[in-house]
Amino acid sequence: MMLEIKEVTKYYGNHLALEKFSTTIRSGEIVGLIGKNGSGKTTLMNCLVNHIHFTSGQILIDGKNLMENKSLISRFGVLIESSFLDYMSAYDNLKLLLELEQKQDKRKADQQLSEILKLVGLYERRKERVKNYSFGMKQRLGLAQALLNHKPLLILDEPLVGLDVMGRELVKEIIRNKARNEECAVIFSDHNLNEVKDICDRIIYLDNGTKMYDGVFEDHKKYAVTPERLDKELLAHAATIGEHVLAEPDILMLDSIAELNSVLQILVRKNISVKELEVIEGSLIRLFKGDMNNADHANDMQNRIPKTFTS
Ligand SMILES: Nc1ncnc2c1ncn2[C@@H]1O[C@H](COP(=O)(O)OP(=O)(O)OP(=O)(O)O)[C@@H](O)[C@H]1O
Repeated sequence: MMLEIKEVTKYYGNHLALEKFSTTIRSGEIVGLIGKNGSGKTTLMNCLVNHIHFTSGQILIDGKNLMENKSLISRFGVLIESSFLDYMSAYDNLKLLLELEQKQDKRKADQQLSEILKLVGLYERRKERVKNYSFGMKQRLGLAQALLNHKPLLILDEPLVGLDVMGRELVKEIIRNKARNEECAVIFSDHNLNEVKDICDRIIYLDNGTKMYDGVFEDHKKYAVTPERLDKELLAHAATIGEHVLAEPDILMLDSIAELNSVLQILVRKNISVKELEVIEGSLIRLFKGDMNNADHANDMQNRIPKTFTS
């Protein structure tokens, strides 16, 4: 399966929340959508699942226009602001959803529900009313909803929020397995690049509704050394390291700690001091650094408790 998002733009009134967003996601791929509060992550996901109408652009599933074939949305497993009937048990919530989606014989349905509840770690407490669930347990139940019926595309808005370390690791493992073993395409959002970089095949970084980065995670650093002077030996050594080591007439641009060490050894031996040493981080890290306001995020958590409907 292939999801193509082509120049999707969303205005809320005059406010531009998403600007000409394009990307393609394929089966088996895990894409992490990263950005600070208000960068447009939820807006994009809501556009994908038709919770909101986008202003312009196109979304295609295997070449078919989603807006002209809305039944294709049933191929998505979705976690965006989960809703539950909190006077019912977790088991009954999932069962109801399953029944609404497709008829299955009772034994098969029961088997699927048990499997999913075990997977998200709620099996032991499946018969309790959701009312008595903690925030993290509701998050897990929201994920369970998205996992029902083995959908080929998972769209998960902040599935890690509110979970403890074990819970986060469990959800990451579930995402990984879905992609690797079941060929699911997964797009999920989070604020924390460090938290998700290890499970993503690709990172998309949004800022103010604009895609700033779309590619593999790379934290490749470069080291810019400015010696007091550059002599023949240094230049000859630099030439053996690589072609582009001279960034400017007096700056050696080095690709690794090993290269840096080899240059420093010569400098020490020749008693040449270093005027400046700069560590230049990869473009994604540069974009990300300083951008994540965790204080805002913590406050924002208050508004993220999954909705429940009380009897
Ligand atoms: N229903 C709405 N009406 C008007 N503006 C909205 C609406 N929903 C979102 N916005 C605005 O659109 C922008 C993008 O919001 P969105 O919720 O998509 O961001 P986000 O990246 O998901 O943020 P967060 O990390 O806080 O969840 C923000 O400026 C937000 O204020």
